[in-house]
Amino acid sequence: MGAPVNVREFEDLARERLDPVHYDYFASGAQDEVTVRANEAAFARLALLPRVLRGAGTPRLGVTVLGDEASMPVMLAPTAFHRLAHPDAERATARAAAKAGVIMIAAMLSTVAIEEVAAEARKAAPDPALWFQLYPQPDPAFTEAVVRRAEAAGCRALVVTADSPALGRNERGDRNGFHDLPPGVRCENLREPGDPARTGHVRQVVLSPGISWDDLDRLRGVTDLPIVVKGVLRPDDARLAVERGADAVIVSNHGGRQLDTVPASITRLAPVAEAVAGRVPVLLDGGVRRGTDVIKALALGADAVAIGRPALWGLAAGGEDGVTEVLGLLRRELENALVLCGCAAPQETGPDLVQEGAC
Ligand SMILES: Cc1cc2nc3c(=O)[nH]c(=O)nc-3n(C[C@H](O)[C@H](O)[C@H](O)COP(=O)(O)O)c2cc1C
Ligand SMILES: CCCCC(=O)C(=O)O
Repeated sequence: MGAPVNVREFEDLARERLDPVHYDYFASGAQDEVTVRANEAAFARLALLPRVLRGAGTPRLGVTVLGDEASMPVMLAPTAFHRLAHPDAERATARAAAKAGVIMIAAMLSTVAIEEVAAEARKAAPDPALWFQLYPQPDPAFTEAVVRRAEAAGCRALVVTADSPALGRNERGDRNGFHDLPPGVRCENLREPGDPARTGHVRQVVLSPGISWDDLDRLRGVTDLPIVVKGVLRPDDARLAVERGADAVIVSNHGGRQLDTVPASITRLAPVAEAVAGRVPVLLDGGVRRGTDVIKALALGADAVAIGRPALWGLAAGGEDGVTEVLGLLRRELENALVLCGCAAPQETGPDLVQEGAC
């Protein structure tokens, strides 16, 4: 195969290169994977209604989210275990994101310590925008220690994953017997505090059924970083998040990996954006594979989108260069979609650009 010309072809290349068990881990979702398919299919069901003769010129793609300037409204969603995709792991992803000027949400379940992820990002750009995703742990002291590490590493927002009071039922993983990381691959952010030599124990992550809005209040007491609530699908929860002091929300169903048969995330964006009413930024992830998907999300109220699997396909296909290429593809596609819609910038999109159900 020649060089991939779109994200789907990057997935094909990644599938060829990856251990099939690890490919399944990245690609799969919960149970029947209804929501995994729905996330992409729902974008295809939205038609674009371009404006003509607007003289908009070459679009500018830059956005500012929570004070971080990004070169485009596409960021990297947090995804676990990059070492399974490529030996350079999160180091490569971080360099590619920083070089591209996009915001990376580093996962708590990273196979490279957050300090090193940040150091690699800084090698690629002087002031990289790095956020940190957190699964609050039942042990508040340990949670606080992880937050302190993220702060000290220079992370500029804390993304709390709210859709995971338990792990979704992943049948591909069960079939493959994929329950442990291979020898030598560890969640480096889960080491016991006070283990600077990194020789000691690594904790198991706990996805706690007790997680509640109180955890958000507790985090607010622990850090001054902006707090982003990830995994919101309902307007009532979005309103609560804002009332509880969230600084942004991410409309997300975890890429269809948690509760199967929840709606495609793009179908929940407009109701959530309406409830938030501009009080905080609204982000979206799930099924974004094309520049046209990005513009649809912007039009329906997102300040930016995040990609999960596409970056993993790039990483698996070509390490740092692969992630760079995936980001470049999406950038070119978004620029093309904006100019063809008659928009000079992401901020010029609105719901009039999108028509439901006609293609
Ligand atoms: C392999 C994989 C691992 C993930 N790990 C995490 C994680 O550790 N924390 C988290 O909040 N979300 C995680 N997610 C969900 C992503 O942040 C994001 O919501 C989802 O991938 C977006 O959908 P997309 O893959 O269709 O772009 C993961 C997703 C994938 C595919
Ligand atoms: C305990 C592993 C959770 C990682 C994750 O969030 C995912 O694979 O979707």
